[in-house]
Amino acid sequence: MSPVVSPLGVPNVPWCPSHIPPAVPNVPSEPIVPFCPQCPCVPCCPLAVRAVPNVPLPSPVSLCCPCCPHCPQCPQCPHCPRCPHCPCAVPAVPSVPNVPIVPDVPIVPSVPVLSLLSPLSPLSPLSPVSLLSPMSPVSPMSPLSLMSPMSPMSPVSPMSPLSLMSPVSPMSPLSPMSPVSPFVPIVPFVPIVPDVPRLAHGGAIATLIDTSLGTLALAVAGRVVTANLSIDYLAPVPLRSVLLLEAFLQRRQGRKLFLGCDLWDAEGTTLHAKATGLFIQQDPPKEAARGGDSGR
Ligand SMILES: CCCCC/C=C\C/C=C\C/C=C\C/C=C\CCCC(=O)SCCNC(=O)CCNC(=O)[C@H](O)C(C)(C)COP(=O)(O)OP(=O)(O)OC[C@H]1O[C@@H](n2cnc3c(N)ncnc32)[C@H](O)[C@@H]1OP(=O)(O)O
Repeated sequence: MSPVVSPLGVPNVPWCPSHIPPAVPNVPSEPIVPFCPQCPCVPCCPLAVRAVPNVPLPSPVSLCCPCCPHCPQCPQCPHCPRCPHCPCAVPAVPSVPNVPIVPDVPIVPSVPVLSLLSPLSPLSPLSPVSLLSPMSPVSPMSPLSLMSPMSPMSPVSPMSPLSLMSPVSPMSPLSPMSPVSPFVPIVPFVPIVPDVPRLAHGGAIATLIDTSLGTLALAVAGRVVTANLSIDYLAPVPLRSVLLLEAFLQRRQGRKLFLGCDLWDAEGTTLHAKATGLFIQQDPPKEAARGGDSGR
């Protein structure tokens, strides 16, 4: 697998959700372990190996997921939301019941998302969001092309760039016809409200939700903008939490996409937030008339 490079040309270093990246550049705090991009599971951090062809696995290895030849199982890992085979899989997250579905619209599978919330730097209100792409060749899910930037620049950059890596597969999620893979945004949040440094800021959570729903909407319908976002904050999110966000398409009506999501803790026991969003598919003639290039 070729290295992922951010728009700045800096190689991205994805990190394991169990390892907090260094708060200060050049001062390592904990080991950075690369994800296994082949596996639909979140990798098991202490034993995770880079999914590079011809790189031998450590031995002995028990596989976390039979779909994946690269991801070894770690009994300590609670973060395996997707894999039906993994003994450390979290319980299935309930979806919203009684949601009317437009029958002729293909429904995209739920998208579990793990997010790392960590206080990286007081200077960095928004570090880049990283979307990791499992690319299991056996998985019915298609490869997701949103790759993970975590450049050495990012923890202290107040306006870090966002990376959307281009797909190499014709089944790219950027194609409206393709299904959606699970993806993993890593969102380092910092305490931007000094008096409540231990809780993730609601606006940052809203960004995470908007981005996740927006990514799902984008995968379904191409370029979209958020028209409405409604969030119920049900339980505070501690910084450094690892969260599970399950996003789902509720229905589609013309250019309108109604989406929802549930934001859980990693174990799926605490529901931190519920949200719904309305995303509008871009109308090219209207956008041209506005003279703008809005939307994602
Ligand atoms: C910061 C961190 C980000 C990290 C990202 C990092 C990596 C991710 C990489 C890739 C991910 C990519 C994407 C996902 C990321 C983010 C997603 C966030 C997207 C945004 O954050 S984007 C900015 C905020 N967003 C706006 O800036 C919108 C401003 N706004 C407008 O641009 C227009 O307002 C528009 C286009 C919405 C509509 O305008 P229009 O002229 O095209 O369409 P029109 O008005 O005809 O509406 C058509 C039908 O929608 C209904 N409708 C419209 N609005 C409604 C509302 N509010 N409530 C209820 N219904 C509504 C109408 O009632 C009608 O319904 P009907 O057809 O049934 O009559």
